Amino acid sequence: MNKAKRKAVIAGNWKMNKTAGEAAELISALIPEVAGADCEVVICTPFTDLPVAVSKTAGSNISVGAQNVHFEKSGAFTGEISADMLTELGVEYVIIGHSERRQYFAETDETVNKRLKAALAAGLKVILCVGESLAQREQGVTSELVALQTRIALGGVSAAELKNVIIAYEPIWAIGTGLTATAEQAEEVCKTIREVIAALYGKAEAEAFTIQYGGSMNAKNADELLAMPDVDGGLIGGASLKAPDFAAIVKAASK
Ligand SMILES: O=C[C@H](O)COP(=O)(O)O
Repeated sequence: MNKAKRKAVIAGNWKMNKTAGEAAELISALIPEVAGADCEVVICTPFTDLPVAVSKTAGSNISVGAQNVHFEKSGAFTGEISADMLTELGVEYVIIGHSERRQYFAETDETVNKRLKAALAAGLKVILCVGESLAQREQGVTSELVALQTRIALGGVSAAELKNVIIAYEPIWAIGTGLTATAEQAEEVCKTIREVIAALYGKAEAEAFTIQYGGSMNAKNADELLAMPDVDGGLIGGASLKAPDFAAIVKAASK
């Protein structure tokens, strides 16, 4: 299978932005802009926006995702949201292991793995985030680190379940900084991730597997990043908050 046959996914991660009212406005603007896109389009909204996002996107080509999920089904976990709560709302995707969760909310590779398995068991599709800090890149451990993050996150995940997983490679130093990895840097790490998938699940599974780049992707750099052989899409932060900016990236992925 070559890249042309792989599923390209452009996902917006709104992070902690947009009230429900603002979400409704952004989605209304986005629907006509991305209609007919030749890639999958996902918006990952704050929890409080999910009901409006699901209802507003009904009948469109936009799927809705959450930005985190807890690994227990229910119980005394104040402030947390379970996978069943998301699926009952009609949510299709969830981001797991974003570096901001790892950095600010003490997520570890082990809890990422638990969340990922709980999400898959509930029928959610997962966007698993991996990536190195600037210090780690400068130490020359990027490949090893990303491979390890990937292996631990996917522990206990079957080949059948893997079909519902996407990996987003997000160098932490490129997130929200305006610094983008070069296309070659993005390709190198995405290729490493594909090799890890091949070692764990086989070559055919690896060739079919979607790997996104994330980190200051925008309308200007999307073409070059998405042209790389192992970059199949993007996880977009800042540029997903304006309909024309996000739509331009969706168009780049649809070429
Ligand atoms: O999840 C998205 C990434 O963290 C990228 O964010 P950014 O596009 O604002 O750099």
